[in-house]
Amino acid sequence: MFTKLIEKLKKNYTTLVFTEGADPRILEAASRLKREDILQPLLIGDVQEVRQAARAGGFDIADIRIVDPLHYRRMDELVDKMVELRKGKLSPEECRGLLQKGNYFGTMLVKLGVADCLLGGATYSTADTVRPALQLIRTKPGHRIVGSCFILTRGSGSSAELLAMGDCAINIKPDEDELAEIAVETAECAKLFGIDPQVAFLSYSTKGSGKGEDVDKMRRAAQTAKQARPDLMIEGELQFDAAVSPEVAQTKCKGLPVAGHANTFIFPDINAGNIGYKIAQRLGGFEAYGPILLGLNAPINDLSRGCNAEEVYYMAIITAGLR
Ligand SMILES: CC(C)(COP(=O)(O)OP(=O)(O)OC[C@H]1O[C@@H](n2cnc3c(N)ncnc32)[C@H](O)[C@@H]1OP(=O)(O)O)[C@@H](O)C(=O)NCCC(=O)NCCS
Ligand SMILES: CC(=O)OP(=O)(O)O
Repeated sequence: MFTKLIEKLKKNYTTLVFTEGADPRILEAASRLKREDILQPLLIGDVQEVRQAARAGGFDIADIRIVDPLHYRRMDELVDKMVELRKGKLSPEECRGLLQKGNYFGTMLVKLGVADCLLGGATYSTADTVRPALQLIRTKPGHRIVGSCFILTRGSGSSAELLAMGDCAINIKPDEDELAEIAVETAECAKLFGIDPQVAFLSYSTKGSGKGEDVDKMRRAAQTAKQARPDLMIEGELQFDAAVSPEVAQTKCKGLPVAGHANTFIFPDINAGNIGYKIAQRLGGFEAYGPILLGLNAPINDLSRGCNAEEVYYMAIITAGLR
């Protein structure tokens, strides 16, 4: 799954900012990425603290740049640019205060082109990782919102199972139009990982078997997505069993092409999505890569705070490789 992305990266010289430079998982991944010549990590943090953490973990970071926001020579430039971007919402003093922190500082390094992309969230919460990007980088032209998806894999080689799930991390209660956009973006992201997307809008109801406003929302969101992208295989609303089990689909909604074969799942809200992907990851034996941010105007991604060094390594490759 990662071979092509790694090949592409080795031909470019991509600088990726890690906002939590002293975290041992970040240091392990960064030293491996540098050693394998995949990308150029840039670690944010206090230089002594980062070096000490690297020594303690036995990670070679000799050729990796460390930048401390408290001693950054272009700080005034960052402050001016951030004030301009926040359009009267923050004073210069407030911007300078926020820029002492790795999340805002790293995001501004991407905005100014000092770095190409960013990965954070090993210790910052998703909200604290994503908020600077929403405020300073904003959505891509033509997009209403920034959403997210996870790519899940189980097994290896030709028998590997690949799934996509959205939005498990950003939009708390997306409306119909937002769900339709999340679905289209998740399907496009799935394709980049070799998934032929069969999209199911999930619910507690299958094609009208249950009633309620969330059922109506998922049915209408599926219709909107189908209208927007008739080329994609989309169905909804479906219960999870009807989405993945051909036998159940036969009983509950016979004759729908996606039902029983779905591999791209759109959840009604973040409760369902976040719980759902973590069940697949922790009990279902899937590796989970994400949240991969969708519709953001620069490659910035978040990690789960429960991540390990290998997940950081692969998320860095995804972040740099999908730009
Ligand atoms: C993503 C999230 C942090 C944004 O909300 P917030 O911090 O309250 O930020 P605000 O609502 O103040 O929005 C900040 C800016 O981002 C914009 N924004 C918020 N959500 C956005 C989205 N999904 N897409 C695009 N822009 C968005 C707002 O319009 C606002 O712009 P402005 O300040 O220029 O007016 C919030 O939706 C959230 O907490 N989501 C859940 C994260 C989480 O806990 N996930 C579970 C673990 S993965
Ligand atoms: C994606 C996610 O759930 O992040 P965290 O585990 O950091 O809350």
